[in-house]
Parts: sequence; C-alpha cells; structure tokens
Amino acid sequence: MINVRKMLRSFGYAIEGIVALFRYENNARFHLLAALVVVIAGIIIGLTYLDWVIITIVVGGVWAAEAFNTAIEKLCDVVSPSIHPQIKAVKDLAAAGVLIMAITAAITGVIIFGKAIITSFSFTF
Ligand SMILES: Nc1ncnc2c1ncn2[C@@H]1O[C@H](COP(=O)(O)OP(=O)(O)OP(=O)(O)O)[C@@H](O)[C@H]1O
Repeated sequence: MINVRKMLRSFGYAIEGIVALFRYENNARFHLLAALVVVIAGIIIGLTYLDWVIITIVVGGVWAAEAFNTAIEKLCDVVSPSIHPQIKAVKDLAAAGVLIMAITAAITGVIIFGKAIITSFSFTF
C-alpha cells in the first residue's frame, strides 16, 4: 500500500529543502539568477519546444547538483568540524559534481543560443 500522507509529508520536507537552498546558499542563488536570465533570453530569442525541454533538464540538473553538494557539505561539517584530508576530498568531489554540471549547462547554452542566434540572423539577411 502507498502511504499518501507519508508521501505528502516527505514532499513538504523536500520543499523546505528547496526554500533553504535558495534562501541561504550563495551559489544556489547565483544559479537561480542564471536560470532566470536564460529563461528571459530564451523568451526574447524565441527558442523552440525542444530547446526548452533541454534547458529545463540542464537547469534542473545544476540545481539538483547544488542541493546534493550543500547536503554533503553540511554533513561533513557535522561529522568533522576540524580539518581532515578526507573531508577535503569529499567536499572537493561534491563541488566538482556541481562544476561539471554547470560547465555542461554552459556548453548547452552556447549550442542552443548560438544556433538560435544564427537562425534568426539568417532570417534577417
Ligand atoms: N573540514 C575540512 N577539512 C579539510 N578541508 C576542508 C574542510 N572544510 C572545508 N575544506 C576545504 O574548503 C573548501 C570549501 O569548503 P566549504 O565548506 O567552505 O565550502 P564552500 O564551497 O565555501 O561552501 P559554503 O560557502 O556554502 O560553506 C572545500 O572544498 C575543501 O577543500
């Protein structure tokens, strides 16, 4: 049996996590702002249906990576508040995950917006 009440409670905790992520985490706020700029630019330039699907997946990926990274950082700070080489490795790897996803998003953006700009230019001339 699926316990719907338990599912709704878990959903509420996840929403609390999203609110905390964007309220307190500087990098997450930057990624939120970046996504906003992308959406505005996408509307202005008139991206296609498929472009929006890809951008949605990539933006969601960056935010999710940021959430996992923040969770790992917080866990590390509880487990080992003092300096430890393994904690450094864990935090650096978690941060690498975000960077990899952010670079992927940036490359995706260049490809999608590059194509859209070239297409609109070839219409103008
Ligand atoms: N306990 C620790 N032991 C060893 N190195 C650490 C430790 N805590 C942090 N570091 C090093 O400092 C880097 C930054 O860690 P920190 O927890 O300050 O993350 P941050 O990216 O600055 O995020 P935030 O600003 O949200 O705290 C880590 O990637 C790691 O290299």
